[in-house]
Amino acid sequence: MNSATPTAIAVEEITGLILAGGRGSRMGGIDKGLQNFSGTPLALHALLRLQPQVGELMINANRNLAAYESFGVPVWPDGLADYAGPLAGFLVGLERCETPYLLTVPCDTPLFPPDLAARLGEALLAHDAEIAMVNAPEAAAEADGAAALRPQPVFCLLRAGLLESLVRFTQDGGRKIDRWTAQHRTVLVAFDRPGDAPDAFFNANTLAELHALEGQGLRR
Ligand SMILES: Nc1nc2c(ncn2[C@@H]2O[C@H](COP(=O)(O)OP(=O)(O)OP(=O)(O)O)[C@@H](O)[C@H]2O)c(=O)[nH]1
Ligand SMILES: [Mg+2]
Repeated sequence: MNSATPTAIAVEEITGLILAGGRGSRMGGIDKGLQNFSGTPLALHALLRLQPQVGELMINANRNLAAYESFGVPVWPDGLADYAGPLAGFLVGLERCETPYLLTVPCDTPLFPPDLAARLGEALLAHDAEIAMVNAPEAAAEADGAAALRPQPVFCLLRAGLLESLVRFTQDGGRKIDRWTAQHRTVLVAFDRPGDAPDAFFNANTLAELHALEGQGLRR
């Protein structure tokens, strides 16, 4: 690598996308992104956490669009019909992205790290990858105290040029994120350094999990 090769992606080159387009079935069908986390709607909480890490922001939601619009950034519903899954959010995000990179973050993982974009960006450049995906510790630690790592496909830094590929993949009926990312140079980025919060990627699928996460957030 010569000395002129950049090792970091500039904040302004990244658009952050909050994924809030799901059905929330495990929460009884309520709109997850609008549920309060310590007094702030989850989607707004994610937006504020991502704001210092990116240049532009947008939200992907399929219900209660006016409520999401009140958070002050563009809101885009899925173009694919019938809750096709988070890849539908990736698709509309890439369609609307005007920067060279898109960073996706789900609305239901409020403790994600403040250096998420920086570390995914560094790894993407270092490996000359098209996609950088989070690899995060599982909730249950192994006997030796180390937690196994598991990919978190909804936390992805993508090159915006992947739009054409995703259009093709979804037009052919593809719906699984990891099936699509497997077609591209993808680097998994481990968030298990000393000092990394072990629960940074815990997400809330039920209201009970959401309340437990609120407790974890308060103890930080
Ligand atoms: N755009 C879009 N996003 C989705 C869709 N389904 C899930 N997501 C998002 O993907 C992320 C992870 O999904 P889940 O944790 O399964 O959330 P969910 O689908 O709302 O909840 P369940 O219905 O309980 O599975 C969340 O940020 C969701 O908002 C969808 O059909 N369209
Ligand atoms: Mg789901």
